[in-house]
Amino acid sequence: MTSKRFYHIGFGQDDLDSSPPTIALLSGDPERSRFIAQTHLQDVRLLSENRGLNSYVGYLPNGRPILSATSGMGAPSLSIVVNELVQVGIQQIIRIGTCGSIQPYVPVGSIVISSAALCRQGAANDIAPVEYPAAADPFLTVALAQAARKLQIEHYIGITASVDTFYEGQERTDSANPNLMRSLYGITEEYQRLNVLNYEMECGTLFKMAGVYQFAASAVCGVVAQRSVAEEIVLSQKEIAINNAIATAVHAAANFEL
Ligand SMILES: O=P(O)(O)O[C@H]1O[C@H](CO)[C@@H](O)[C@H]1O
Ligand SMILES: O=c1cc[nH]c(=O)[nH]1
Repeated sequence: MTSKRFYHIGFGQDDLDSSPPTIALLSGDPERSRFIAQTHLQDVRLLSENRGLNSYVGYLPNGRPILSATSGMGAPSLSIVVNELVQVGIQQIIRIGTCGSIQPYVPVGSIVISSAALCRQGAANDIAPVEYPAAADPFLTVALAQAARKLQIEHYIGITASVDTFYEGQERTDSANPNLMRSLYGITEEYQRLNVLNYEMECGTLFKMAGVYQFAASAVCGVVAQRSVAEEIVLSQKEIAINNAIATAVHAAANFEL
């Protein structure tokens, strides 16, 4: 009997080898998924490019099978991809993302490892009550922290704000919307005082899904904007930030005890 090919991710269990991966690296950007597969994995095979949700299967240098997959941007897209990845047998997910720091001591180029998320995301409310904790897997999170320490990558561990919009939800005023709602003015400063480290758009829903579906999730994001200074992405530092996040995740995935 053949297993089904999932509608969005475009592959199924039959497309994987006899010892299929249980761990996935999940990037928002399909180019990042491709780059990870091409530069960090061995014996790589493209599984699908359906809807730009590029997925690759390959092996870490220690022989561990692994997926490099794409979530797309935002929690609704991530929720679909993660649901289907779990159905093909994935049990550990490391999100490799980009983010904007909101603490002055977290510079562009460094990485943030999320221990938990302040989840201000609509998709998550379809999965669990709003009060449900959005917590990263402690073991995967420690593996990420140990990897960053080993690789001497500047890293910060703490709470991430996961929101649904890049502009309004992250209090950007340099945007097409001339009418940022009153409720959002000052939210970044409030989060700073609450010791939130960064803004991004997927972790909170990923962590809640992990709690409900019973898989292990973690996240490492390269800092590409420093919101205590400016709203813009610092393009000159983007590559280093992403490479730091990728190196940390790949090292953790190889050394994490399954
Ligand atoms: O770089 P990725 O993984 O897409 O992550 C961040 O970048 C996108 C916004 O620019 C959002 O998806 C946000 O979470
Ligand atoms: O500022 C930023 C940078 C990347 N991704 C975000 O969601 N926000």
